[in-house]
Amino acid sequence: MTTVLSVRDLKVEFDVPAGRLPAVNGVSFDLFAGELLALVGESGSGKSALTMGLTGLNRGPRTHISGTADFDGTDLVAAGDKQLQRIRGAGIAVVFQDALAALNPVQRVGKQVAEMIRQHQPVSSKEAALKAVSLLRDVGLANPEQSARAYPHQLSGGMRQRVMIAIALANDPGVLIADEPTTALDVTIQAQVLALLKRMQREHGSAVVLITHDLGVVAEVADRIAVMYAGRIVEIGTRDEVLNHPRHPYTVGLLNSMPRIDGPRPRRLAAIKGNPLTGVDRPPGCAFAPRCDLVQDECLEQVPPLENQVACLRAGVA
Ligand SMILES: Nc1ncnc2c1ncn2[C@@H]1O[C@H](COP(=O)(O)OP(=O)(O)OP(=O)(O)O)[C@@H](O)[C@H]1O
Repeated sequence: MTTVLSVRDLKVEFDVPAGRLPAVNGVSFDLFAGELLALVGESGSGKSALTMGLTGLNRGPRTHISGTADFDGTDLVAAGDKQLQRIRGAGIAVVFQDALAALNPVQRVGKQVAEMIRQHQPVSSKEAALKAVSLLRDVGLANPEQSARAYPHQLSGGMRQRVMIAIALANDPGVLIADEPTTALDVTIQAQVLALLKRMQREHGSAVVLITHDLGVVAEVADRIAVMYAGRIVEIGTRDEVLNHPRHPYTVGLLNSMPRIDGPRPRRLAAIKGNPLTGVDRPPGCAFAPRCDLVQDECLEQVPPLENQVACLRAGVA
């Protein structure tokens, strides 16, 4: 398997009044060519901060990023803004939750797709316009010629998200990062947009990192799943491994707290007790320990490394 993105010990920390907040606290993973890796975590687990760490978007003076993220010979963490700008859109593309905020409100959407093509490919404006319409057709916009002439506010939320996916795929990026791409959409539209993402992944051959708080969302489309907790990956594996044979107590809790349509129905859904760590003070040991039924003294002393796909000293006991 070819690795297209190799992330090692990535940390994203923010200066906040109380100190330094470790939003991403040492994340490592490999992304393989053509796969869809879902990164799942509760609100505040560091998913968006991770996107920031990988793309360089919204970096600011109060943000500290360290570790490495090797993409095609370039370390995205060490790269300067100009270099990242060149890579973004062509090598790595991003689809955000809020397409309305990401699109230019005063430019027709066809033009926005065409401009993304022309930024990275030596084609005439006419060719780019034609390719834009063809991309809009590919992502399932009915009447793509007409849609190309629309302004973002004239399209529905689902259509705008399709436009974002067209823009993201305009230059066949090696990696597509989709950060909660369906959260703002109705459930039926969510399913359509996910199916589109999956089809586009296959047809364009891009590897996709799908970031979401919803394990249900990933059950259909993920090849592999990484579960994030308090800024770390606590478990990673194939979809089958993580959904059907979870080993980290947090993953087990997460699965027990969601309704399953494909398995035996639990008598009642269990919520995970307690709250995740969100402050600047992180006690030593496993961040999940205060909420874990299997906790032992040693769990409070050292942070368990991610070994054999799971970061837990009690893995598999649950
Ligand atoms: N720019 C920032 N400045 C200070 N703290 C931040 C900043 N961005 C995020 N955080 C904090 O970092 C932690 C992780 O936030 P992040 O937005 O990455 O979580 P998330 O998993 O994407 O959550 P959600 O699903 O709610 O978007 C949170 O505690 C959040 O309050």
